[in-house]
Amino acid sequence: MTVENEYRQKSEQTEAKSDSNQDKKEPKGKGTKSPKASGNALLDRFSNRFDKKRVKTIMGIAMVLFSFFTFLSCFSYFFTWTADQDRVLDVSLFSFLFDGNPEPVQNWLGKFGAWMSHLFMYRWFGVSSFAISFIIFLIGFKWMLNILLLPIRRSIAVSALFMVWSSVFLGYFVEHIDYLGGTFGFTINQWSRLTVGSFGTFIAIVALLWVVLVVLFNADIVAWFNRAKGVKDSFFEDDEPVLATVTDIHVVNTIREDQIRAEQEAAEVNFDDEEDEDPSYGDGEDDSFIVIQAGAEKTVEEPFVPVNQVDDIDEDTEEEEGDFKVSIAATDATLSDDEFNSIRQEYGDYDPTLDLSGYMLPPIDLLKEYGNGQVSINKQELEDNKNKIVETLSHYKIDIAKIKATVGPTVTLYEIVPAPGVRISKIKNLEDDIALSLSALGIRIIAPIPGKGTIGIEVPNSSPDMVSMKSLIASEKFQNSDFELPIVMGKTITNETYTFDLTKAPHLLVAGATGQGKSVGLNAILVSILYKKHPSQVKFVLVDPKKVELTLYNRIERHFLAKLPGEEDAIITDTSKVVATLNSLCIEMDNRYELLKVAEVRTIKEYNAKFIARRLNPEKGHHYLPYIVVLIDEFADLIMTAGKEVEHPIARLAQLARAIGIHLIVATQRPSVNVITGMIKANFPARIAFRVLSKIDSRTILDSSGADQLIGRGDMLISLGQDLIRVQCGFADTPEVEAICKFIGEQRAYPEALILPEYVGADGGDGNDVDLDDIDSLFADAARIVVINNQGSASLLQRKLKLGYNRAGRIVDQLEGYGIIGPFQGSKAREVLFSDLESLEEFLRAKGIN
Ligand SMILES: Nc1ncnc2c1ncn2[C@@H]1O[C@H](COP(=O)(O)OP(=O)(O)OP(=O)(O)O)[C@@H](O)[C@H]1O
Repeated sequence: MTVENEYRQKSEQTEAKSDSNQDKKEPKGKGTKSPKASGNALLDRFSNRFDKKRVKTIMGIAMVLFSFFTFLSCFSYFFTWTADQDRVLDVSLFSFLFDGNPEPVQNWLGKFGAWMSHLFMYRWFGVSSFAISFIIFLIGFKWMLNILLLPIRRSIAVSALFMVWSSVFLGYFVEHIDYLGGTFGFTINQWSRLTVGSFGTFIAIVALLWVVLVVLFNADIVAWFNRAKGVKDSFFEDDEPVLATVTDIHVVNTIREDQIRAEQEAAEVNFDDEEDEDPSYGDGEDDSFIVIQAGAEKTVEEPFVPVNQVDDIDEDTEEEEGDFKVSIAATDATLSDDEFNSIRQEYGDYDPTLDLSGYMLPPIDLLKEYGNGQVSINKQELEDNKNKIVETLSHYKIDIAKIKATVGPTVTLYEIVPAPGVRISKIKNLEDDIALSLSALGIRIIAPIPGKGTIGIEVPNSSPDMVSMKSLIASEKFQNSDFELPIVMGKTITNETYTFDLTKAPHLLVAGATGQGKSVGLNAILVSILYKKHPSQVKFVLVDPKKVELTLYNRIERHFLAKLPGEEDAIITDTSKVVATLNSLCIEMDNRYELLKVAEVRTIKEYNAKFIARRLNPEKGHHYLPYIVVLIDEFADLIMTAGKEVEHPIARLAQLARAIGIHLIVATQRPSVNVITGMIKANFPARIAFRVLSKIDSRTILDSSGADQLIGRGDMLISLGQDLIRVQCGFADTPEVEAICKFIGEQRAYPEALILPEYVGADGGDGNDVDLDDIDSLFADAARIVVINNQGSASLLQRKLKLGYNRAGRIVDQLEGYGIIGPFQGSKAREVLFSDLESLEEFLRAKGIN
């Protein structure tokens, strides 16, 4: 948020607050009990009868009547001014009303009407003076019925500025005073023509309109201009950009409705019906090749529904029962309902995108199309594979009741229903034999397919199709998704677009041997977010020890990246900086938890919703919290060089950061147990595996084999909990990612990247000098007790191990030194940093402690 906008939003809130405070204070002075009248009983009773509320109602009625009166008389002025003007010109109201002339005036509302309309239309602002009637009506109506039709202060500001401007504008076109611009408009123009000439005056009037628009609506002319011209030229043929709903705030989505693609139907081939003429399975002309077209286009109705409606909230009513007033003190953190209602009515919802209003999501044309977008398979290949599967199984005396094939972009799934009595494990064991008979790599047997009661054999297609990122981003499913952090990864073997919400994942472990598509996969994740989110909603922390993979994203530093204070580059390539950044994120996490606690909410989503609804006061440190996605490439490299120093904060973040919107994506080439430790695994429920080299690696990452049987080039297995899904990753090449970053980078940006909290490392001298070489003989037992009880206190160790206080205290220091428990936190118990015994044992073993 720019300082300007923050200041503006804050001052708006203070103004509104002080207003509502004034409202509350007013009755004291004016009326309920006049101290002045204490000596005079009659006056006292009188003032009691006419308390503030009644006076307000009466004045409201008078004002509404007066507004109608002025409106009608001014309207009548258009028809009667010529007849009445001689009589009202240069006469005061009093002398006109009592001039004793019996001849009636022509104005529909008599002499008073004629004089008032002359005042408004001739002597003041011309036709623009209707704005005065409008303002009087608005205030009168509020006072009369206590119903707020429009926010009053804002309406006054808008009406007054437009009244002045339109009076000057209309006055430009008249040669003598009349009702177009009134005396005001005419005089200003006359003076201005003498001073800067006719042309100069016109330019000044146009400039004045701009100023008015900027003052009132913070109009961003450049963005309008860009939207109207630049984007239209390059990306649109004829349509306007669509306003996409991204949870609760607006972003301009440049992807048009006709660019959104409906889901492709999976191509299914049922071998039992092969005698039937299946129209989707060859058309008789060229039977060797079948092309299965995309499913019928579904028209997408209203994919985006802009939401920015401020709910109609009843204005707070002042509860005044006689002299008795009850006021409830507002709690410290949250605004009282009164304040909240009045602020919300005056200013509407807080809009975090305001700093970069007019920001446009990248257009789809920046991505390229790969493959032909259609599922095609050689009919002969399908037949052959099916025959080979049946034959191989028959060698082992396994009969098949039914077989069906589903053709995906890279893999065909053969689903078989074995004859009754066949043991599933028997088929599962034949994986290698089937692979041999099909002479194909990457065969995977899923026995049984969850929820289907069939056995699946995945066989790679001889000519796999590429899945382009373009088709995924343009997919109906992704464009219409209302996830907080939507990710579109690729297509499943049934040709469905695979999307998921990173906030639900909530941390992701990505592994794959070199050259199998990991970097492309990470780009797919980042690109998904860039195609859906505004810079105010999400920030990336990018760690790239290889120094080359993520440098492209430097261009979007001031839009989407976060960095440590004083750092030059936002993309972190140095291990020592990684440690500082991760610890800084831990501080950010703690700060955010503190904010959530004060706001009495449990998640970042609730917090932001509350902030947007202006229920949290920015003056008390509240601010809109963007999601932070931390992407660490080559995690193995980090663990090798920094070990515990990185493992520690990672474990903390993984355990605790999900609720406050920090999500980790950790990628590694080597998924071995000393890189992906038990502690990390336990906290990364979502895993993505590209092809790995051994079954053991596959087990480490997925807890099951399978990743070793993938075929590479973006073929991957995703597990977001239980099910393992095979997906062909979407492909976007480096130049495309570069073009996206360039498009974003060229738009208006924040002054700098998001600055993370400052972290002073251990070498900053925190005085924690425990001798870790000389550990207590009961250290390992103490660590187990602490983890089992999830409580890191010396008294617990004293009780359980029957120790004296000093020894227990020393062990606690050592536990902290080894990163098993967190630092001293005053009255609160120390945090235990291991969630289960298994990971602790692994840690102790690695350290040679037992
Ligand atoms: N989804 C995909 N579709 C088609 N081809 C792909 C896909 N993903 C990767 N490839 C091919 O594989 C090559 C290597 O991919 P990538 O650079 O992502 O590998 P990597 O796993 O990151 O390797 P490293 O760990 O060495 O960086 C790419 O240049 C591309 O040709």
